[in-house]
This record gives sequence, C-alpha cells and structure tokens, in this order.
Amino acid sequence: MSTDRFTRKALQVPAAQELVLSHVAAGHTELISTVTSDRRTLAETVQAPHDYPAFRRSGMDGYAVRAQDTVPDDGELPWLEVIDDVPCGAVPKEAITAGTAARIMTGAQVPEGADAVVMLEVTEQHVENGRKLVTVKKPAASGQHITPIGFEIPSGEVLLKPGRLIGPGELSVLATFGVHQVNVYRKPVVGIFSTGSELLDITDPLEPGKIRNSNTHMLAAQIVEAGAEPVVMDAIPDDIELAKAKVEEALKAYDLVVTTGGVSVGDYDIMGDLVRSGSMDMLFNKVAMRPGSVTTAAVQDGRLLFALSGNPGACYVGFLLFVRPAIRKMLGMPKDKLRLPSWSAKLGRAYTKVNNFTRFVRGTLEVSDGQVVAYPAQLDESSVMVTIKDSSCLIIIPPELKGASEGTEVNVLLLPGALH
Ligand SMILES: Nc1nc2c(c(=O)[nH]1)N[C@H]1C(S)=C(S)[C@@H](COP(=O)(O)OP(=O)(O)OC[C@H]3O[C@@H](n4cnc5c(N)ncnc54)[C@H](O)[C@@H]3O)O[C@H]1N2
Ligand code: MOO
Ligand SMILES: [Mg+2]
Repeated sequence: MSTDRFTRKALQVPAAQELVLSHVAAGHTELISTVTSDRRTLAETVQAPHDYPAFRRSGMDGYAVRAQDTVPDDGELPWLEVIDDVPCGAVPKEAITAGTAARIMTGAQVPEGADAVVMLEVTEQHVENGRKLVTVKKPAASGQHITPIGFEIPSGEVLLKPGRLIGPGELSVLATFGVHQVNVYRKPVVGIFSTGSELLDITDPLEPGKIRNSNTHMLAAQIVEAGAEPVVMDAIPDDIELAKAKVEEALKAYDLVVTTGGVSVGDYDIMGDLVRSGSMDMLFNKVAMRPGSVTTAAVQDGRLLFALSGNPGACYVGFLLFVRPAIRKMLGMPKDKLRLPSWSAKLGRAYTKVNNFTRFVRGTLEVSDGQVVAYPAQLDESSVMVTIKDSSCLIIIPPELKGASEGTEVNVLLLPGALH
C-alpha cells in the first residue's frame, strides 16, 4: 500500500468487502428474555419441543361429529345427542360414538371419535325430555374444520437457526413454544465521530462558512438499523493529534469505530494521514466506486476502524457497503445476508454520467407492468445530502456501460426499509 497521500491503489468493491469481512467474526452471545428480543439476532437453534397444534383443533364454532352420522337417512335429517360442551381451553369429557355430538368452540380440542366439525349455522338444536339434540342440515366431510396435530409444526422440527433476525413472526413462534429466554448475539457497540473544523452541533446557530454535522446522526441511525448500538462522540476539529487520541480511545472502548470526514487528499484530511501513520494496519484507502472512492478501512488489535468520506452521499454508501456487512457478520448472520439484497431492474430514466469507477446511484423503485423500474435521483453527487431520504435503492452503473440509456437492465441494491 502507498505511504504518501496521493498514491492510492483502488480495490474493487467485492474485494474490499471480502477484506473487511475477513477481519470480523460473530461476537459474544447473551441470554435475554424473549419478550425483549425483537430485532436481535438468534445465536442458537430453536427446535419445536412439541407438535403444534398439540391437539386436534376445531376451526369453527359448532358441533364435533362423526361425518358418517350426518348423512340423511331416507331423506330424514339425522338427530344426534349432544353429550358434551367443549369451550376453548377445556378437555373433552366424552368420546363421540355413533349418534352423538359435542358442542365445540373455535380453537377447542376435538373429542376422540369425532372426525368432523359442523358449523352452528348448519345445525338446529332442540331439547326433548331434558336431552339435548342437534340436527345437521348439511352432511359433513370427514376431516372438515379439524386442524390435525402437528399440522403447522411437528415436534422436533428446526424452527429457527442461529443468525436469524428476530421479528414479529419469530416472536410468535418462540412464544407459542414457551421459549421465554433466547441466546442472542450481543449488539456490537460502535463509536462514531465526525471530523471537520467546519462542523457545528445540531443545536448551534448557523455561522458563516460552517455547516451542521449531519453525518454523525445519519450514521447513528444506520448503525441502529444494522443491529448495533451507536455511541455518539463529539465531533472534532481537523487536528491529527486530537484525532489520533480519539481513535485510540474509541478503539479501546468500542467493538468498531466509524469516523467521517478528512479521508481525501486535502491539507486538512487528517484521517487519511492517521491510518497511514503506522499505528494500525490499513486495509485500503481507495475503492473503485463512486460515491465513496476514498473510503478507508484499517485494523488495530483486531478491531476495525472505518474512516468514511465526509461527503454525505459517500458516507451513506460507504457505511452500507462496508460497515453494515461487518456489523451483520458480528451478529452471526449468514454469508448471504450480510450485503444489501440485489434485484434486477430496468432504468426508468437515462443516467448519462460516465466514470471509471462503478457508480452506486441513489434511486427510487417502482413496479410498472410487472417490471421493476429504477429511477436515478436527479441529484446524486457525493456532496448531495437531500436525496438520501427519498431513495429506496442504489442503482449499480458499471464503468463499462459509459452511462446508461432508459430501459437498460441494471442491478439495484435494496436500501434497508425499501420495502416498508
Ligand atoms: N484533489 C482532490 N480532491 C478531492 C478528491 C480527490 O481525489 N482529489 N476526492 C473527492 C472525493 S471523491 C470526496 S468523496 C471528498 C472526500 O472528502 P473527505 O472525506 O476528505 O471529507 P472532508 O474533506 O472532511 O469533507 C467533504 C465534504 O463533506 C462535508 N462534511 C464533512 N463532515 C460532515 C458531517 N459530519 N456532516 C455533514 N457534512 C460533512 C464537508 O463540509 C465537505 O463539504 O473529497 C473530494 N476532494
Ligand atoms: O469518494 Mo467520492 O464520494 O468518490 O465521490
Ligand atoms: Mg477532504
């Protein structure tokens, strides 16, 4: 790797991603209460401890019967004697035998002997000499309105594997089987700070020549989305000694450190100098991509430092392509879930910029005539912040396309939350 500021060797995006991923591994685990496990990543295999449903379950409010007893005899509707009443949560007291039925509610356990449930709507109930009788006006088919044991999940089935992100469906499964504690991967703690003498705090009034620090807050939200815990540190001015001390402190305290700003070749681009200064191993300081060509990564004592560009567009994309997959690997997620999902789409509008590097252009997705169409943002410069909020994908424009006309088949990376 180069030792001066200007000579940089650009890695292709996949190679840079692999390099980053080779320096992280799934982290520690912790046992937590399932009720607080939403958005956490499972670190264990969960198997069904019993069949589900565990009993034959009625799908309707009605009567449990033997289907054969519901067939009219010589045009006469059959009468059955109601020998039991089974509400939800109860266990049937009697088995159903020829000529008998049990009143039963949706979700209740179907008695032995019954092979069908008929809905209340197709029955009539009478009391005759103190005996409860029911007639069935429509013959039942065997198995009707009964959910068999193990219909959804047989006992012993693997339900959830390590690396699975817990959400509403997973919580439902865990609760169903009484799994009230789960082993999950500990959330990596990520220290973030911005560098730049121009940066004002979000609460500061605007001053001439200055801007408010937006990247720190954008990154904090990206870190949360990725499944980690951000620790927001104060921004620092462009002072290499200060930056060095801050990086050292952060790398000791946190699992990962992300900085933004000062990675290009300018006079005050201190982060670029810092990673080359020898105290850490630089993985790369140039990637063949735009925005984010100056994205820099280094490792010290096994901990990664990502020095992302200060330009908001480049910082955003640099996080998604490199930091997010690293966090997801630390969370034990499988290899095919580390990167953003990729779809193919047609370009809805021409993209004319030509570049030597692969472009990751912010865009919006629409479906038209069953075809996914991606529209590049009107403003997609690295320095532009405002269109980040409107984007649902990154459109990949490889350099060999030399720009792309409307209708070109492209690959798009889905942004987190694109389908919400
Ligand atoms: N001579 C060259 N100049 C530049 C090159 C180059 O190769 N040669 N690369 C350009 C590219 S590409 C990019 S990207 C930027 C990278 O800049 P830095 O990472 O060094 O970032 P800064 O110089 O600190 O800031 C750039 C820009 O971003 C604003 N910024 C910085 N931090 C924040 C923040 N926390 N929140 C909001 N905005 C922030 C900053 O004010 C600048 O406007 O360099 C090009 N130049
Ligand atoms: O790194 Mo800059 O964002 O390539 O545009
Ligand atoms: Mg700079």
